[in-house]
Amino acid sequence: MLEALAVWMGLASWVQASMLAVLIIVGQCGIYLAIRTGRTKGFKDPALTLMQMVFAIVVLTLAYAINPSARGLMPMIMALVLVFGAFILPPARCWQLGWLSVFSLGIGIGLCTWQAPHIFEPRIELFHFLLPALVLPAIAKLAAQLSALRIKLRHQKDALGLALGKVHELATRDELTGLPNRRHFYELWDYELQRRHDGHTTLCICLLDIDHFKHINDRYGHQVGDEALRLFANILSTCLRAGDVLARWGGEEFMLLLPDTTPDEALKILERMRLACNTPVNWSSNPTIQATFSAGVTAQIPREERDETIARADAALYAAKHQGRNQALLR
Ligand SMILES: Nc1nc2c(ncn2[C@@H]2O[C@H](COP(=O)(O)OP(=O)(O)OP(=O)(O)O)[C@@H](O)[C@H]2O)c(=O)[nH]1
Repeated sequence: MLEALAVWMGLASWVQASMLAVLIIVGQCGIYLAIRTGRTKGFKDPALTLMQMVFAIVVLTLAYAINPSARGLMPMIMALVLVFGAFILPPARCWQLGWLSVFSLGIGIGLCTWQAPHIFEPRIELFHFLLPALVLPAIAKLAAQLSALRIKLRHQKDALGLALGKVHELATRDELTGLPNRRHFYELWDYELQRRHDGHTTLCICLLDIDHFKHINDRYGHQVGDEALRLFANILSTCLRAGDVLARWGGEEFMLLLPDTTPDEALKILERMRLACNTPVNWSSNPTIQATFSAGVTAQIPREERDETIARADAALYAAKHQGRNQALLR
């Protein structure tokens, strides 16, 4: 557009301006097609920013040569091109582009002065070169600093994301078993209640407690006790269906949330778990360790407070313990 204006105002030759326009159109279309057809997808910079900027610097140098009257504009536009680097290029590239623009302009001005000294008067051209030679690297430096700042901010954002992920993990998971902790269990329970607001399906919870766990700790040590807890959590997890939630309730107690499950189905699931726990090697790398668990099962009555449901499961567990352990009772 500027070229057309320059030709219209008699400031540039239309032949040279047309050649430059063809070069710009061909170059831009080539870059656009490469991007649109996905050929640059695998590239580190799929938008070909660096190539576009180098192309712009070369075109501006040519524009300097064919627009003697408006040539003072070209270094200004080059400065604008350099600023774009701050948003996408690494700092070193911003610097390199700064020096490339000085080099390109230097060569362009040198050739113009040599070929047409009557149009490009050497003393004036020296000034035309010296000012951009100072300003363009300064702008490139600024772009490099902005780019470094952008990269630093991105790293900080990534680190913050990781830290938030870790905090979320710590806040929702039990460190020993990797299962959801009690707090997260409540969240998942709430979520389940919101999801099934029709109130027609049955939701069961089961409180599980390993029998005589204290003996394992006392006899084999706390570390083996920890290992047994981890393995116990693994065994139970293999018996879960999609949507079931197993959480560590605390100590050697675990809580199961079984959505869309009747009490009879819950008892069947617990029986499956009981059988899965029957192999001694399941419990520890020490095959002599064997244990069972007791469980209290209950269905949540629609609109019932969670604490009431839990209290019923707890009472059922208490009864299971008192009736000889290694069993699940329903309340
Ligand atoms: N290794 C280990 N032991 C734990 C952990 N949390 C709780 N315990 C132990 O679990 C044991 C629980 O003992 P009790 O409450 O007497 O229950 P129990 O021995 O399982 O007996 P019943 O529940 O009546 O069958 C205690 O010895 C606790 O120290 C843990 O994270 N790791």
